[in-house]
Amino acid sequence: MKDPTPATARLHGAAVAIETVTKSYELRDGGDLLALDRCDLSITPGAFVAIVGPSGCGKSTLLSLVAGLARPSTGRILIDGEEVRRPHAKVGVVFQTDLLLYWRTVMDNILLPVEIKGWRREDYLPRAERLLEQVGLAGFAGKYPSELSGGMRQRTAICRALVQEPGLLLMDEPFGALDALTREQMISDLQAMWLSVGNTVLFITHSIEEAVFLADRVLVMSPRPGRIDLDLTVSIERPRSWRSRTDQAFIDHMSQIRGIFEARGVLSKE
Ligand SMILES: Nc1ncnc2c1ncn2[C@@H]1O[C@H](COP(=O)(O)OP(=O)(O)OP(=O)(O)O)[C@@H](O)[C@H]1O
Repeated sequence: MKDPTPATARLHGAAVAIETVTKSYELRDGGDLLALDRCDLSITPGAFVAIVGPSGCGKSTLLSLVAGLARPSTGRILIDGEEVRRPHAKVGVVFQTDLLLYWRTVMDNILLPVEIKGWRREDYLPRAERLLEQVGLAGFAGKYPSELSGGMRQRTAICRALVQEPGLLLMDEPFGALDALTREQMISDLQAMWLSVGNTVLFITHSIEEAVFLADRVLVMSPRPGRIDLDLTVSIERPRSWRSRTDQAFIDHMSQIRGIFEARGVLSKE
């Protein structure tokens, strides 16, 4: 078994290609619901891409297809040139709720994917310890989820997603359930972690500001059936700080995205 990459070493970010992907769901009454309509997207290795869009536009659907948790109705998705047909070893996922197992300690939760894959726990323990240190949870390895705050639990979930060295990290509203202050801290910690880890991130959020702060590219989706309405490059210098919010480029990007939502009637102009 190869040595796991140290948490401080940069991983190879995976390339993602989404090729004319459509997804319909069969409804119980017999009809079909078109959730995604001909989405095309190509993500370069190591990019941080955020997706914003109105509720129900198909963001989570798109993420679940990339994660291999569901199959597209038409089109295909490739990770590093390989078609996604099932959950992929190169992919880690973080959801809005942490989904930690309450009867397992922090460390046992983080090492769960390693156990499931039948890999040797000892090989990944040093990496898990370094990840914990990196997210400010050194010393919490033996705690149970009930002994942690919401932010600490979500940090644990991020470590669990990163322990298997995924080239692609999928994040579905990961900070949506956190209070505003914890959320601000988590956003800036995520940027620091991504800058040091170097993997590709696909990040779903309802927050235009969060998307512009974190991403190299912000994709704006239309109301359902979801299509990519705008693909915006954000070239604000990194590391970004909360002071970056007052940069003219930051303000312009926010207005441009808002403008799309206003034109679509998702946000009011007032
Ligand atoms: N398994 C399913 N069966 C039927 N319809 C579904 C299923 N999953 C999602 N949908 C529908 O597909 C559409 C897109 O849902 P999805 O959860 O992807 O949207 P979303 O943009 O992530 O929404 P939100 O921002 O509210 O989480 C919605 O109309 C939803 O009701």
